[in-house]
Amino acid sequence: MFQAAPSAQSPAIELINVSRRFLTPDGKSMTALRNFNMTVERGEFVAVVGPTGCGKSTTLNLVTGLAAPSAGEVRVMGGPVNGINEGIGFVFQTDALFPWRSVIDNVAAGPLFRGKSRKEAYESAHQWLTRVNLAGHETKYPHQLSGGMRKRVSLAQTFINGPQILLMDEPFSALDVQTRVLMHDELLRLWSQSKASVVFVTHDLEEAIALADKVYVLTAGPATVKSVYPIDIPRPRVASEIRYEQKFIDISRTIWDDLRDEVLRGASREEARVAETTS
Ligand SMILES: Nc1ncnc2c1ncn2[C@@H]1O[C@H](COP(=O)(O)OP(=O)(O)OP(=O)(O)O)[C@@H](O)[C@H]1O
Repeated sequence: MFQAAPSAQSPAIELINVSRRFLTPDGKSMTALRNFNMTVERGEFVAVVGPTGCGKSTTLNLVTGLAAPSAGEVRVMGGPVNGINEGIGFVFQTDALFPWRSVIDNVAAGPLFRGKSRKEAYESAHQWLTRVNLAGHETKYPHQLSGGMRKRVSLAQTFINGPQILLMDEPFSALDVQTRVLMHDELLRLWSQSKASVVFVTHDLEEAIALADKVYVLTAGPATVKSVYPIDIPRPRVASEIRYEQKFIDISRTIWDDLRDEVLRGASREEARVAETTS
């Protein structure tokens, strides 16, 4: 699974002075991340916010090994990143559900792929579907479910594999606001029962604060870490309620003051780019 960890105390994820450059279609070099440093301790929940297109998803790709750093070092569980890592789970904005498979077949797919017997895989899938309140929906197909239900299938599909690291890229952004808040509580409940270290990328600052132990604010591209805010709100948290607490409102205001400048900078760059391509 993972490379042998030199120390059980090593952080789950470390990005050390990482830069990542891409070649654009016209052959120019484009820097997405520059001198980027991030540490995710074991069992920690880190949220990453920043302007559109600044490089948030690129940080996740570096952790999975889908992208290699152009400079610097990426370490996962104390070792270098080499190829696909079975200890990493993902939840993205779009579901990774097989539309032609029933709900339970979707959830059992991971354990079956990892060599579990059919009996074990389906028993475990049933338990996970019960945990995400989908008992009774096992034989339905994804198109028969609401967006929130599909997302709960995705969470069961991910948590069933006992990920040590969970990478989430705007997983709830396609949901309506009420469903999204319910999913926050669902995620916090599942995560608190796991030992997973989480990196959660989002545009939604309130979502980041409600969920995370630490919020990283990135600069408009090339992304560097502008600030890191520890979120000193006790757990267990009820995401649907804490956003009305004064402490939450104060933290939101402080981080937004910081993030706003980057969002404005990112937006004016995007406007300039659009003007250039349409002139
Ligand atoms: N494979 C690639 N080839 C070329 N450029 C890329 C590639 N992947 C990302 N980029 C560029 O790197 C920059 C950062 O992209 P990335 O997707 O990491 O940003 P993001 O912050 O996740 O974006 P968003 O907020 O829109 O989700 C963007 O300008 C993007 O166009």
